[in-house]
Amino acid sequence: MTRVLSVASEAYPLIKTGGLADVVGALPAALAPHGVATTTLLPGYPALAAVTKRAKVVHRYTDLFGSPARILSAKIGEHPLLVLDAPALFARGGGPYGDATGADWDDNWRRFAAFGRVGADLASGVVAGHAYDILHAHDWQAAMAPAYLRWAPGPGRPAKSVVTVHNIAFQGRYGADIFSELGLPDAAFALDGVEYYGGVGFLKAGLEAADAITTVSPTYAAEIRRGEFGMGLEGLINTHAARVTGIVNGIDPAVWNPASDSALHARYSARTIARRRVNKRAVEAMFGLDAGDGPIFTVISRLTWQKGMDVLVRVLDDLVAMGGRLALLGSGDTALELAFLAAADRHPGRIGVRIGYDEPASHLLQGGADAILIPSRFEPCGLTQLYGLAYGCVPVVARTGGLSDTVIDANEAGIAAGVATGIQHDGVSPEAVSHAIARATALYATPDRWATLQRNGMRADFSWGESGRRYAQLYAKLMEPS
Ligand SMILES: Nc1ncnc2c1ncn2[C@@H]1O[C@H](COP(=O)(O)OP(=O)(O)O[C@H]2O[C@H](CO)[C@@H](O)[C@H](O)[C@H]2O)[C@@H](O)[C@H]1O
Repeated sequence: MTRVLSVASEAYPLIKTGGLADVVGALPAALAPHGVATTTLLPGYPALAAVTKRAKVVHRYTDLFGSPARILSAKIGEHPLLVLDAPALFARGGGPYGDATGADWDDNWRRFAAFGRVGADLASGVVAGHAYDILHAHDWQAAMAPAYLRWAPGPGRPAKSVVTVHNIAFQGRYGADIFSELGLPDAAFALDGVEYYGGVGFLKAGLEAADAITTVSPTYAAEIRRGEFGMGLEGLINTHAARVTGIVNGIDPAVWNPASDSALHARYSARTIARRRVNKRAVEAMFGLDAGDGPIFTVISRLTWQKGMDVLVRVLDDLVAMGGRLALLGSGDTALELAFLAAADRHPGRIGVRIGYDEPASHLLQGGADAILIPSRFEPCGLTQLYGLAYGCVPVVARTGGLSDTVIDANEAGIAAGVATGIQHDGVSPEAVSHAIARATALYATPDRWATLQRNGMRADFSWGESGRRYAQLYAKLMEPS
């Protein structure tokens, strides 16, 4: 049995702001069939209070970055969970990274350095009864764990380390002045250490320190070697290319399955797709859309530049002119929120917008809308297209990152071969997005072709099976005696 400590700042269903949580939440069950026992380490946000109420204390710190802290042992589903209970750092309102207005906490460097320190302690024998073969850190918030493991480990045998990049755009960059407070030896402030463009880079440090680097699709693994996608880390990724692999995300069938999803008004399978109509009516009601048989497009997304939302908002008049309707659920940049709300005002009954975060509504949209629009400028993997495929909500996506790896375009060849599952467009211009919407609308008007797209997507395998196996293989390779 391989023992893995999965260190992350989010995990569904306990705390979620995006796709990271879905993946971290799904990994323990995805890895178990491959002989991997996963323990997840999360920060002790208020949202975790319910699961830690009767938790056992496994370790106490009198002074962790200036205040007392404890490590608590609990469960996430059936799997072991450790929680860093450090009230001075994590017991506060707002979100995991910022206050209720969305502004980042000033002490995020301290919060996530402390979190990394604890991950490294657990992975190098500081806590009696806890031993791990692999420390698996997700994104910049956890990336200091492998850095501490490398440059300031505990007394025991250090675990091997993996860093998974879910989004290289978020890096945890701070001024050089924090270095002296991190508790690392001076030698770690180096080109192949935590130093990054004169300051400190948490993700950069983790990538330098880790024994292996993964990202969440093969195409994104190749893209981040280029300046356009690497966001300053392309040099490092190229230098370490031999240690970088892309493993596509799966979806958790216990959470995303249209045959058993309690958020749907009607449950269905590939054989009973017509039942989606009931959900479509519910989407119309929820979003104030006119009833009708034309296509309903949906967006379930952070409203940001990454997701191409500034471009999408410019083609909404076209979408309506083509006979489409839009049901959008999302939140993000204020200017984009306002622009979508203005579009809804211009097109009552045709465009419905809900600003906010609503997990059940996201399920209903996948089960009732006809197509999901994902015009991302970059997309490390993307999960909403996978949910769309599983739910017969046809993805209309930019050809980038994981979107190009998981959707098969309905061009003539794809249709003739009977393999098409969605629509891809090149680049994220208004013309490209509008053209893709036009292609979707035309296909929708040919019910046989549309139903084939839906069925192909629903029958495709996006379970964790193969990806779970690949993570397990990676761990096994790292544990081979060198
Ligand atoms: N308003 C809302 N209400 C309810 N649910 C909402 C919502 N807005 C978004 N969601 C949900 O949040 C998740 C978003 O996941 P994505 O993979 O699309 O993107 P994200 O950019 O967060 O993740 C990053 O990490 C993941 C995981 O590796 C990569 O797939 C991705 O490419 C990368 O950018 C989905 O579960 C979606 O349903």
